[in-house]
Amino acid sequence: MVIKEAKFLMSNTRVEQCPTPNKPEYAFIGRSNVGKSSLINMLTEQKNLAKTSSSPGKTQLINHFLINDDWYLVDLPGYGYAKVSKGSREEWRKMINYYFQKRENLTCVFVLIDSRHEPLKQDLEFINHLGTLGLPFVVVFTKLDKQSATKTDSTIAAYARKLRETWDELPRFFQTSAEKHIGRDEILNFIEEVNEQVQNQYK
Ligand SMILES: Nc1nc2c(ncn2[C@@H]2O[C@H](COP(=O)(O)OP(=O)(O)OP(=O)(O)O)[C@@H](O)[C@H]2O)c(=O)[nH]1
Ligand SMILES: [Mg+2]
Repeated sequence: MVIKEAKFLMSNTRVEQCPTPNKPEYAFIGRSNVGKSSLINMLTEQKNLAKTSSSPGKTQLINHFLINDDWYLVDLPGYGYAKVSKGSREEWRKMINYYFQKRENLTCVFVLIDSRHEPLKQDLEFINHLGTLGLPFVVVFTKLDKQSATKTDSTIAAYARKLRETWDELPRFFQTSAEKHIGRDEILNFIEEVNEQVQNQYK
């Protein structure tokens, strides 16, 4: 898919204030600092469309971007940042669960995982939670440029092993580096395919 236009629309905390749900929507989520906003910039080939930061907790709201006037890309705040208070964590959980349950045009969730780390309890729990909700999702391994291909392969194999303990079928996996522009075509082609599959619902 070619991205002809990518524009920021709005930031919200509530689904009711999000843009009209008349287009397929793809949401990016994962631990703080995993590279969600950077991946959105890489996919759209824009430097600062989504705000990034080297310190975790940068993205705090539900951020909507409109791509090619045809589908929404959503940057969500991350989870798992140690310095966040219990109250804020609970707010995050409520906001995200409400968004997952109420956002009728949410077509696929992209769960981002840092490819440098062995499976983390929090990430596995989050993936299992999505599976339980019955939301379509895929897993995106980020920051491939930070280590060897062998290390990436071993992280991915470890996640596959862990997920097979709970699920018969594995979700689709993508490998990416925002820095080295790895995985862009694969993700955009996937979105294009899904857009075609769901287009009848939006006529
Ligand atoms: N080397 C490398 N660094 C990356 C990559 N993706 C993101 N980063 C860096 O990781 C840090 C966090 O990136 P963000 O895109 O802001 O992460 P985020 O997941 O949106 O973080 P929050 O909004 O805080 O949840 C930044 O310093 C990025 O430059 C990558 O593919 N390779
Ligand atoms: Mg962010």
